[in-house]
Amino acid sequence: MFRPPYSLRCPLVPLPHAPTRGLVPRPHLRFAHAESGRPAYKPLPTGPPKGFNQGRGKLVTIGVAFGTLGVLLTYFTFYPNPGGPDASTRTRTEVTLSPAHFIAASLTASEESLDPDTRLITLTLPPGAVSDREDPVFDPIWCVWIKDDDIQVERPYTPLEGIDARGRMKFWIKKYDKGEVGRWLHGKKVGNRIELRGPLSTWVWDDNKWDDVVLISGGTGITPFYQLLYSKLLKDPSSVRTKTRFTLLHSSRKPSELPPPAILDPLISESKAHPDRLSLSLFVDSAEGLAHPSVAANDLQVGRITESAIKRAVSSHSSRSWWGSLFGKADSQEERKILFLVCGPEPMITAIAGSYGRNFGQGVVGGVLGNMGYKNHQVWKL
Ligand SMILES: Cc1cc2nc3c(=O)[nH]c(=O)nc-3n(C[C@H](O)[C@H](O)[C@H](O)COP(=O)(O)OP(=O)(O)OC[C@H]3O[C@@H](n4cnc5c(N)ncnc54)[C@H](O)[C@@H]3O)c2cc1C
Repeated sequence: MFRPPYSLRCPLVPLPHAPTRGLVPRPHLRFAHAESGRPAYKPLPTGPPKGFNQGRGKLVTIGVAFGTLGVLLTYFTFYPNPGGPDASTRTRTEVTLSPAHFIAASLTASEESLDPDTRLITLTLPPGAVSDREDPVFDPIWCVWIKDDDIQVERPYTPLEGIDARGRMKFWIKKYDKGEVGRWLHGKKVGNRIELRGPLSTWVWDDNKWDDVVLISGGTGITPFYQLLYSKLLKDPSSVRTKTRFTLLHSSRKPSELPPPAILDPLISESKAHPDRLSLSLFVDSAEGLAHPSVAANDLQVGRITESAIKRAVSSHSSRSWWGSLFGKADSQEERKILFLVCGPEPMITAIAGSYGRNFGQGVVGGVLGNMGYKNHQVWKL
């Protein structure tokens, strides 16, 4: 069956937990990307299809040309705009930030991290690009799609602190050896022009829906959770409106690969100042290598995020017992609503929450959370 190129596949589907937003474009790429292995989506084809026989001469070439023309005509007849622009959509001269067109931002900072594969990158929007930063479209969690205009592909990235009054957005971005956009962004210099569009919703937060939210991340998978925690707890600590208690369990391979101090320091301070609002546990696969400037070695847990680690974290922070949710048993906290959000490399997501379903669906809850008895309405894989 003919399918449009992947950069054009962005179906309009309702986001779960987004009843008030109606239909919003849902990124067809998942966050889960390959820290160890392939990404969760099909990469761009890199050469002619298998079996393409150039030796058959002009007839084949003419046939292919007519075939392609037919396919393109069919495509543009039946899929005029499947959910937003493709990466080759021209950047408008207008400057308003919008999901529907790219605008040019300027790269204003690119800072090294201890981990040479990640950088903190700041992009600054032109004046007037956002008329109202309080608009609900900037409620967490949202992302922008950044276009690599050398090869016309786009990928979603998460502004850590949203957009500030001067139009700045800060990102923590990882590059992969054979990855496209991350590597391209790492190569950009201060003053370079970067095209982006947005905001697009990653997850819709509701201040009054959950009593306990457990965020489980690996690597740069912490970025959407940081945006949520920044918006709800860190930005304005004197007027925290949500009653939700957060637990963040974050894992990196080694201390030097943990998020940089710009991300970790505010989280550590908040968890110390308000342990009733945020509980933080940091995990590393191995404690070897360079130490992290923000975390003492004895504050790190060595090993994966396991069932006992989740039970420990949840029971120390939440008054709802894990066995209550496992057996649906009445305990005094039976009505407490708990949600797990999981974001990181796909093998980690599978181990914690089970694999994704077909066609970018959530699949059933498996892994550690499945063993603990949590159900689909309590677990979301970003
Ligand atoms: C909503 C959302 C928000 C996100 N926010 C962030 C963020 O804030 N920071 C961040 O760093 N990331 C974020 N991501 C992930 C980001 O969008 C990209 O997926 C990631 O940067 C990789 O893109 P890339 O173009 O660099 O690599 P890609 O080109 O997509 O490649 C990724 C990996 O696949 C491998 N690969 C590529 N081609 C092949 C092939 N033919 N065969 C086998 N393997 C191959 C590469 O080696 C690499 O390891 C987010 C994702 C989502 C969905």
